[in-house]
Order: sequence, then C-alpha cells, then structure tokens
Amino acid sequence: MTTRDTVLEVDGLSVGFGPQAPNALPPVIEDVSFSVRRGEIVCLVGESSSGKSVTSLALMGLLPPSARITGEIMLHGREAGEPSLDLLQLSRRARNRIRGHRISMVFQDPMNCLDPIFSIGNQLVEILRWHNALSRVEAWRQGIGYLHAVGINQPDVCMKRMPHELSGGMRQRVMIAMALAGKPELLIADEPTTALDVTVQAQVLDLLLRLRTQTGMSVIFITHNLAVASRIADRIIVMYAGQIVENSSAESFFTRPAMPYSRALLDALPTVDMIRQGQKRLKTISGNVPGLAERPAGCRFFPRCVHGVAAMCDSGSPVLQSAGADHLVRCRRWEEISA
Ligand SMILES: Nc1ncnc2c1ncn2[C@@H]1O[C@H](COP(=O)(O)OP(=O)(O)OP(=O)(O)O)[C@@H](O)[C@H]1O
Repeated sequence: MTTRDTVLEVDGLSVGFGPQAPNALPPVIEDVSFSVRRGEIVCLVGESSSGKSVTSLALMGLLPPSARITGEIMLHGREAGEPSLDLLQLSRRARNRIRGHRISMVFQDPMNCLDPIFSIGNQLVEILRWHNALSRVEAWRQGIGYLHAVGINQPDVCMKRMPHELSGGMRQRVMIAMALAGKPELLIADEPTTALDVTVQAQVLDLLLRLRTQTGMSVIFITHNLAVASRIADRIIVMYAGQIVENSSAESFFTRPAMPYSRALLDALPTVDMIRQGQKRLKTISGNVPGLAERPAGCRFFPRCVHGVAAMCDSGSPVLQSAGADHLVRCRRWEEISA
C-alpha cells in the first residue's frame, strides 16, 4: 500500500491534560496508532471515557490549548508529488485551512453547531463561500444541490428554514451537507446518529455509505454501538481506557473477535432471538472503565476480564500483536481464549 492509498496515518498519538511534570496526570489517550485508507469507513468504538472523542478532536486540531499532545498525525496527499503534512507541526492558520476543507467533522448534537439565528441557507452559503470563490447566487444554488445530495426533499424550502424548524434527522443531514461543502477527503463523525430514532438512524447510515461511494471520501465514525458499526464499517478499532485494544477488518472482527473486551461488547448486544423469547436482561460487562488514577499496571481490562489470569495479565502493559491478517489485538491470551 502506498501513501496515496492512505489518507491518514496516526503514529504514537498521546494526549494529556492538567499540570506539567512532575505533577502531570497520565495521558488520557496513549500511544494511539492507526491508519485510514482512501474510501474506507473506520469505526472507532468503546465505552464512555475510552478516549474516542479526544482522539477525533486531536485529529481535527480542536483540543483546548491546555492539552499536551505528542506523536504524529500525517495527512497524505492525493496526487503524485503532493506532500504529506504532519498536522501537529502546522501553524494554526495552516491547520484552519485544512479543517472543513480536507478534514470535516459532524457532531452528535447539530443544535450545538447550527447558529439558531440564521437560516440553513445563510449558514450553508457562508461555508461554501469560505471554501470557494463563489457569488452568493451561485453558493445558494450549490447549497440546494448539497441538501439534495443528503436526501432532503424540497431543498429550496429547507434553505429558508431556521434550525429549530427542522426535525433531528433533518438537522443531522444539514450538518452532513455542511461538512461535505468543503469536499473533504476525510469526514469524522462523532456519534452522529446516537440522538436519532432507529429508522432515521438507519437512513443517516445509508446516506454516509452512499456518499462514501459517490465521493470516495474516507470516514472515521465514532460510536459506542457495535450494531451501528456492523452496518457501515470496513474496519473496527476498539478503544479501552485510552488505548487501542483491537484493530481489524470488520469481517475478521465480527467473525473472530480476539480481545476479551470486544467479545464482551458483542455478547452485550441484544439479538432478535432474545427479543422473541421475551428475555429482558441484557448481558453486561461488570465494573467500569478505570479512571486515570485507577488504571492497572498490566492489561487495563484485567480487573473486568472473565479470562484474566493473575501473574500473566496484571503486570507489564501488553502490546498490540497480530491475531491474523489485518488484525491486531492487545491481549496475551487471545489465542488460548479463541481456541
Ligand atoms: N478537556 C479535557 N480536560 C481534561 N480531561 C478531559 C478533557 N476532555 C476529555 N477528558 C478526559 O479524557 C477521557 C476520555 O474522554 P473522551 O471524551 O475522549 O471519551 P469517549 O470515549 O469519547 O467517551 P464518550 O463516549 O462518553 O464521549 C475522559 O476521562 C475525559 O474525562
């Protein structure tokens, strides 16, 4: 694979907050490394506080100035001869030019991102004119095209609406249209469907799949919901307590999950049979993701792991190791457990 097949390469990314050494707290995400191919949909999954949003905000350059960030985030050029950029080394101005243009983001709650006092059309026109030298009339015309592309009926009417006049699903489509307006190579979507009911959720997931096919853009989709991930992912990256614990093609992940944490997450999903049989209780993973101060010295999942073995799992942090083609896992016992 060449760098032109890869849009983004993250290498050894760590992010910490709070005081500097010697009183520094441990980093909230640690040594995170992964890459995203062109046209690939990568789902970043994990429970709350595992570090998914901090990772995506680091990619966007949206962490607060107090964040201590180390590592490398390489954005590779599309064309031969186009240089690769280490996003962490760019000036704020250069970073702003990339945001929205080469990398865009969609958040869970569009109401926090849409300006309540301007119409959808005004906001879309402003974004389009920020990215391109367009007259207002031309930007308005293109805005209608983007709303049409995200499946909004009567896009010309929608352009004149205020954000509060739209349903949650419509607002999320508008946000996706705005994110697409800069023609990004990479779209980062942080829990974009969590607040939507299941049918609208399915429509937005189908929309992302369709847009990926039409535009060839890559997507990093953040979710705590593996059922959602199974619908769209080409690749699954599981995070736990600030580390990547499994990184695999979706096919290999859903047929041969290797990390006990991933297996527990999959076991916790409701099945149609369970619903048919009226089984009301879902399986859960006992305990919680450890806080920064409580992270174990060995495998971070050990205190909650039904397969954990003292002396083997509770000392020395396990490294990511191969669990097959295109499949990495952070567990010393994965082979024994899978057998
Ligand atoms: N600005 C900040 N200052 C200090 N700590 C932070 C900051 N932002 C995030 N954190 C901490 O980083 C850790 C990871 O948070 P993050 O929001 O990335 O988790 P997440 O996996 O996205 O969870 P959720 O699904 O709940 O959004 C948490 O312990 C959180 O408290």
